[in-house]
Amino acid sequence: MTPLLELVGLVKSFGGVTASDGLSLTVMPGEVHALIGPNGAGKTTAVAQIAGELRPDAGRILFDGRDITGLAVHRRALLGLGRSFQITSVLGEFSVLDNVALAVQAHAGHSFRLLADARRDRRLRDPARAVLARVGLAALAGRPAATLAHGDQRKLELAMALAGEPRLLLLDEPMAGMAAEDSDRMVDLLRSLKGTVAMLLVEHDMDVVFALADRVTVLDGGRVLASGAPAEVRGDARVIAAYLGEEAGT
Ligand SMILES: Nc1ncnc2c1ncn2[C@@H]1O[C@H](COP(=O)(O)OP(=O)(O)OP(=O)(O)O)[C@@H](O)[C@H]1O
Repeated sequence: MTPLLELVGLVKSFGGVTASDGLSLTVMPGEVHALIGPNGAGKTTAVAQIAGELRPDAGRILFDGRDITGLAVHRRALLGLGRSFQITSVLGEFSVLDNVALAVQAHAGHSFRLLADARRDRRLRDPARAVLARVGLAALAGRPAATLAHGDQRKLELAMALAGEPRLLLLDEPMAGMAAEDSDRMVDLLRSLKGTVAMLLVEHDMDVVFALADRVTVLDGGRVLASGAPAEVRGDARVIAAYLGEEAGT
């Protein structure tokens, strides 16, 4: 099977710091792949290169077999790479439904983008309602986005990413800043999406990682230290020494 995402020898340096040091990994279609590692391991830098926000110094990024290394962010999004949790993209004074309809429109074809009115057109609003139902926000569709509680805001951001019907969702610490209850709900929500969309998940909370991931890759110093099924990685002596520490040994 062709990997959905393949990183081949990515190198990215900032001055004297090599944040990606020959990084190679694959995400298979439908897979939930967690990227973990200590602070400064290069997780965010990897995600930024995949999303197209940072250009690698060397190496290649393949999406469904196609080389996207030099492709602009929005072109990657149109191919099916979805990035969530960019709070700036939510328009607070617009309704929850309007925001998702605009996200559907942003991912639609060119002429549709120009001609349709996201605040009226059913071709945008019907799929937007379907996405809101998927994330459990249907009841709040008419509310101005700014009035949502924090946990619901994060669900809205996820809905906006899903509106583009991505094949791969990039999730950089989706539970960051959430209260325990909201975090649990988000884990449930992400679990409910398993199988419908592949995910590359950067997450510090090991309970979350082991609850969701099909495969775990451990980064250290911009390189892959270990990669495999959660149970394998949890038991890997190098991983325990470098990162998981006592938590994995208990
Ligand atoms: N824009 C930048 N300029 C200079 N150095 C950077 C930049 N971005 C990242 N770095 C450095 O690259 C290394 C990797 O950083 P990165 O943020 O990718 O790690 P991370 O694994 O996501 O860490 P954390 O878990 O703390 O978020 C670090 O040493 C960091 O200081």
